[in-house]
Amino acid sequence: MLSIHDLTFSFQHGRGKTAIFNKLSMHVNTGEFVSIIGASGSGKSTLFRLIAGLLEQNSGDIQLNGERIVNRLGTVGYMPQKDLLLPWKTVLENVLLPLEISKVPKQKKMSEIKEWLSRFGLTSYEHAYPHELSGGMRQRVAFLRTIIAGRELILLDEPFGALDALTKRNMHKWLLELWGELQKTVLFITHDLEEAILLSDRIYLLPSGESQKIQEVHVDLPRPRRSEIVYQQEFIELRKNLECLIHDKT
Ligand SMILES: Nc1ncnc2c1ncn2[C@@H]1O[C@H](COP(=O)(O)OP(=O)(O)OP(=O)(O)O)[C@@H](O)[C@H]1O
Repeated sequence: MLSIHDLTFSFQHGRGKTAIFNKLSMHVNTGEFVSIIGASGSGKSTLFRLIAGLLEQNSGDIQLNGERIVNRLGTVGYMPQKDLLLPWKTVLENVLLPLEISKVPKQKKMSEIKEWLSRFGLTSYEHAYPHELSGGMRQRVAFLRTIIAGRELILLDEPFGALDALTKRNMHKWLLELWGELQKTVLFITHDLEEAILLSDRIYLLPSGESQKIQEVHVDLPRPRRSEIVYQQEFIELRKNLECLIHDKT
């Protein structure tokens, strides 16, 4: 689904530049759930903005379904770190935005959207405004809006980073069930190792220095997964290995 080859990117500022990626390569298969972890400032959000077409690489290839798409804007679903819900629009209006932008007649899709709102536990909040929602609800609205856009590849930038532990746990359960049903391909940024292992098929650890290589960890735990899996020996071992990898690198 996504193939990145020898990606090189620097931010230019004045006469200087900050190198972020130097010949970075990675891939995501169709239907996979892949997490990206890495030190703060290692370029996780920048990578998403490159994949989404909001930034242009200096060199290297980003291919979607085997094709190098020059103008990638709008070809992938992207949920940035901040939920970016429009405060003056209701839940329903926020969710309908992708249809408005792509000029799809809303009425045609309304029964489908109502069904989605119900599956996201948002039916009784469809006329509420973002400031009336809890953090977990806002994330669900933003996520639903990303799904409605209808892209096969979805980029989620730390969607649960600001939630308390209990809400986060509920969101994991919810996301695991939903992902099993949706059959979308997900690339997910997180700082939380437990979350990365619980949700993912594979984890990429971004390099934090120019010369270092990206590392890949396979999570061969059976699915469907439940949050209790975090107490199992295999899970604990994986977490230990991941921590060792990170501390060797930083
Ligand atoms: N628009 C920009 N112009 C210049 N430098 C930028 C810009 N955006 C990000 N950077 C720099 O690029 C580097 C990578 O930033 P990025 O936000 O991608 O990191 P991150 O791994 O997502 O960090 P975090 O985990 O803290 O969210 C940082 O040093 C940041 O200061």
